[in-house]
Amino acid sequence: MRTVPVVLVAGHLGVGKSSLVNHLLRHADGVRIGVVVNDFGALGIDAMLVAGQASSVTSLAGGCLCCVTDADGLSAVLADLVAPATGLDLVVVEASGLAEPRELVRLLLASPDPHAVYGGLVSVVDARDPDLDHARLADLVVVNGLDLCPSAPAALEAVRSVAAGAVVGTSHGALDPALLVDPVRRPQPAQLTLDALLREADGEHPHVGAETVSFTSEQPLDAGRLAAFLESGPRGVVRVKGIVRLPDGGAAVPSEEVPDVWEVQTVGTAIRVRPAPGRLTTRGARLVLIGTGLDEAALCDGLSACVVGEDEAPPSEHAALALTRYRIDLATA
Ligand SMILES: Nc1nc2c(ncn2[C@@H]2O[C@H](COP(=O)(O)OP(=O)(O)OP(=O)(O)O)[C@@H](O)[C@H]2O)c(=O)[nH]1
Repeated sequence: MRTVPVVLVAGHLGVGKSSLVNHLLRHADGVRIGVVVNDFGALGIDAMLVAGQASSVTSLAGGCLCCVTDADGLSAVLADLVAPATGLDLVVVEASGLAEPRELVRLLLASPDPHAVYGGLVSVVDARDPDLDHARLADLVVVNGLDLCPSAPAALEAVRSVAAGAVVGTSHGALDPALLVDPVRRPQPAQLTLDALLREADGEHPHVGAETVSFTSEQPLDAGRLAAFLESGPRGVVRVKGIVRLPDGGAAVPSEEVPDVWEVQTVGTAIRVRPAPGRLTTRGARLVLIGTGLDEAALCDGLSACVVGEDEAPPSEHAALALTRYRIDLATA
């Protein structure tokens, strides 16, 4: 079944959430994004509607999402957006500046829709005065307003020192959408599309470009070491995706329940795995890490340390659980 990741964008009033969502819509590059906003506020909802011509925007009016919306209310809105007929690739829920991120995550996780899968919490914080509590909670922290900040490196370092998830700096919310979702190639109309035009008009903003590092192994990876690597939130990495073979001994007897090859996807420290679809296989691992300021050598060293050595003792019966406990059905590409 096709499932759609639902990403929550939270942060204090005026910190740049709408700017970020607008930027995502303008640079969607074929990705169909649905947006749930708390209120049709002053900034940019028209731009959202125009830029996101293939997307839907739904408003939950009347104050703070986490206070006025019970799980049922949010579920109904999400159900409309993630229904297969909409063809959306990603849903972004933009909370009002008053919303409490913990409560919102709880609401999203309580949503029983089989087509929706929780895609992580993106906390936008002010580079000049970052809310470190918000940074601690998030899967991805966007440190926005770098252009206004006297020392951007110091601001980023302060956030990195407490954040469990990935940290990316931006001005005007210019986050590369590839950090949240894969680009989707759809047939292009002959004329320049509206979002392409807007993208050109948007050229003055500094953009944070996504970088990638690829890692392959011909040997399986140890589930415990790989889980620890992913849980540690490697520096600069926002997303990880790929397939991994766990050693045969990952389950005492390999079975359908515990297959050898797993698909892995993360956003920040939100990890999701599922048995890899049959067409995807590997003798060891094929992983792509996406982020900014990536240290390729350090990341590849970290992953190489997860490779099971030839003379290593077989893992215990329950070793695979370190990774497979993150099992959930992922969006099909
Ligand atoms: N200079 C500068 N201005 C910014 C930046 N990000 C946002 N702004 C401006 O700050 C104001 C608030 O930005 P929004 O994106 O509306 O912030 P928000 O978090 O959505 O605000 P609420 O919806 O009220 O919580 C707008 O005027 C933006 O243009 C930035 O990085 N640098």
